[in-house]
Order: sequence, then structure tokens, then C-alpha cells
Amino acid sequence: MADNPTKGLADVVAASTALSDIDGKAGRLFYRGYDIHDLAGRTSFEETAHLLQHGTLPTRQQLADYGAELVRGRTLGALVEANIAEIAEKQAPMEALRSLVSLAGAEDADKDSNESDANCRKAARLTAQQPILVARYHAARRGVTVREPDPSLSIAANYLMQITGRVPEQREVDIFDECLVLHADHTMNASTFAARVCAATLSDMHSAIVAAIGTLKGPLHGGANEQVMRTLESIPSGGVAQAVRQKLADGEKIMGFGHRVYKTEDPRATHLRKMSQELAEASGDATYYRMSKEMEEVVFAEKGLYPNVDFYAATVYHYLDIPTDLFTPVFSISRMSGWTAHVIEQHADNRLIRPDSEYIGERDQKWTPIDER
Ligand SMILES: CC(=O)SCCNC(=O)CCNC(=O)[C@H](O)C(C)(C)COP(=O)(O)OP(=O)(O)OC[C@H]1O[C@@H](n2cnc3c(N)ncnc32)[C@H](O)[C@@H]1OP(=O)(O)O
Ligand SMILES: O=C([O-])CC(=O)C(=O)O
Repeated sequence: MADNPTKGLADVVAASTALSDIDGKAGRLFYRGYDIHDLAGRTSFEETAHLLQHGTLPTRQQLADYGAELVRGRTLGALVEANIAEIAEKQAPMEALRSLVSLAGAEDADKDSNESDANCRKAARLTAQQPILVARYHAARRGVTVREPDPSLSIAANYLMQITGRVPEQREVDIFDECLVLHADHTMNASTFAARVCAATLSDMHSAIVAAIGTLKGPLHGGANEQVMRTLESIPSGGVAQAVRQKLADGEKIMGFGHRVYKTEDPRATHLRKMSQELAEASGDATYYRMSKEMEEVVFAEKGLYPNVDFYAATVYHYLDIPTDLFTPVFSISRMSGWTAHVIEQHADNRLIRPDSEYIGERDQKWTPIDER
């Protein structure tokens, strides 16, 4: 079989976008021309979502209006309310989110329109609903009542409050908010591509988002952050180097390392490493952070691979008391802002996405009746 140089669509430009840009050699990421290093820690997730969905960093008035729209959007429809308990009982978190977003779409006021204004309204609602869906799911599976979202709180503060059941410290909120900013968009990553392929058939935004959630779930993509934590938990704290070398010798991939586009450090990992260290030190038990640092050194020495966004995000979420199986849902809360912006962009200048394939099967086969095969 001839080796296909574009297997996995590596290096294929599949869309034009004004949303984000990556310089993989220099390790730089931009949202609408703004360097991620300038946005992280200075721009809230709500401002970032506005930047992606509406094209500009908001003025104070625009942010107030968009914030109010997000607060209104936190309501879940009757279909979600009626089914969330059973879904929480039967489905794992990312599967449940796929189902719940689909149910929310069935009742969305703009469900039959792909017009830009309708898409913007849906984008805000989806961005507002996703953290509430995760929190309500988590409460339902434990059979407890979740705290009501507080309209005066940001998405980051509300989410931490609803998930942990305690009022988070301001520094925790700031760190989590920065995590949401760092994960918001990332050019033609697999889940965004899935959303755009779906949208390009002129299907609706909720369908595209369901495709994206299903795609983010896999461990080669957003699912890696959960697997990073599982790896850290599964190896003895003093045996990191040995465990990593053994996994590599067994042909296993080390979750949270490597990237299709970055050939140097992922700029998001630079921020997440610092946050992980700060939270580890504040927690009084920096074991997982120290193990992560050692793992980073061993993987680089053995394979020359750098940590990606999922690697230090795992310990950051762990130190923020987020349950491990909600790490990938957290990713989806942030990436919702980017996915929806990509659907808006796709619908605004659409063409069906339909690549070609290279046929490698048999040719000129002779058909035979079923009893003669
Ligand atoms: C948000 C995100 O989606 S970030 C990515 C999250 N995913 C992960 O962390 C999973 C682990 N990483 C990986 O599987 C890969 O690095 C990916 C999927 C991110 C990128 O994949 P690709 O660009 O297709 O690279 P590919 O998987 O072909 O790897 C190239 C080589 O590096 C090796 N490699 C890549 N990543 C890793 C890893 N994490 N551990 C060990 N080896 C690795 C591969 O085994 C392969 O080696 P070979 O040429 O000797 O066969
Ligand atoms: O871009 C990718 O392939 C994966 C990634 O880092 C992301 O989606 O944030």
C-alpha cells in the first residue's frame, strides 16, 4: 500500500478562518490576531467568547449586554429537565453532553434558522448552557440538588461553585477563567473540523455541536486530559521515569504529549504549567505537579515530545477539586465558544466540505451469485 502523505489530512488547509491562527514552529497562538499570551490572565472568558462569536473584544457596554444574554441563556428547556436524571444515570459525561445538547436544540427558539443573527443567539445560549449542563449532570448522578447559578457570577465562578459546592477563592476563579480562555479556539482541530463539516451541509448549529462533542471525547483529542490524570494516579510517585520508559517500550502513547501542529512548546502549556505549580504549592501536596514535571523531562529525553494543552490542564483541574471524569466536559465548556464561532463563520460563507479519497481496494471483481461464493 502506497504511503498516503496526507493521511490524517496533515498539512492540508481545509478551511479559511479569521478566528484563530497558530505558528507551530514558534509555538504561538492568536485569537482574531490577539496573542494568547496577551489574552491569558487579562481577558475574561466572556470577553474571549465575545471576541470569537462577534469579532471584537467587547466594550464595557457590549460586555454587559453579552453577559446579560449569557445569564438569560442559562435556562435549560423542558426536554432537558425531563430527561437529565435518566441520562445522568445511564451515560458517561461526554455521552450525556452529546444527548443533552441535542435535546436543548430541539427546543431552541432559533432552531430552524442558520441566519447569522439566529446563529449568534444560539452561540450565546450554547455557551451559557454547557457549564450548567455539566453541573446539573454531576448533581443528578449523585442524587443531590445543585446550587442555583448566581446571575452576578461569571461562568468560571458559577461552574466552580456548582461543581464543588463551595464558594471558590478569587484566585481559583481567576485561574479557572484563564483555563477557559486558553482552550477557547484552536484552528482546524478535529472537533472544530467535525463541526464545520456538519455545518457545511447547511445542517443546524446544534447538530454541528453534537458532532464536535463526540469528536472532542476521544483520547487523542480532548479526552487526553482525563487520561493524563489516570496515568498520574496509576504510577507510584517515585517510579515516574521507569513507568514512562516501560509504556514507551510497550508502544504506548503518553497522554498529554505531542501535537500535530506544534513543533515546540504549546504556548497554552506554558501558562498551565505555572498554574499547576501555584495550585500544587497552595494545596500543600505538590506530588502530582512534581510527577508531571518529571514525566515532562523523561518524555522529552526519550521522544523529544513537548506537553500539549491537556497535560498540565489535568493537574490544574485536579487541584481545583474538579472530578477527573469532568475534565473533558470542562474543555467542552470553553471550546463551545470556538465551535459556535466556527459554525457562524461557516454558514456566513459556505461551501460543502467534501474531500477526496485514494482508493486502495480491489478492482475489476467478478460478481457471483450468493450460493456460489
Ligand atoms: C487538545 C488536543 O487534542 S491536544 C492532543 C491530545 N492528545 C494526546 O495527548 C494524545 C497523545 N498524543 C498523540 O496521540 C499524538 O501526539 C497526537 C494525536 C496529538 C498527534 O498525532 P499525529 O500528528 O498524528 O502524530 P502521530 O500519532 O503520527 O505520532 C508521530 C510519532 O510520534 C509518536 N508520538 C506522538 N505522540 C506521542 C505520545 N504522546 N507518546 C508517545 N509517542 C508519541 C508516535 O508514536 C509516532 O512515532 P513513530 O513515527 O515512531 O510511529
Ligand atoms: O489543535 C489540535 O489538533 C488539538 C488542540 O490542541 C486543540 O484542539 O486545542
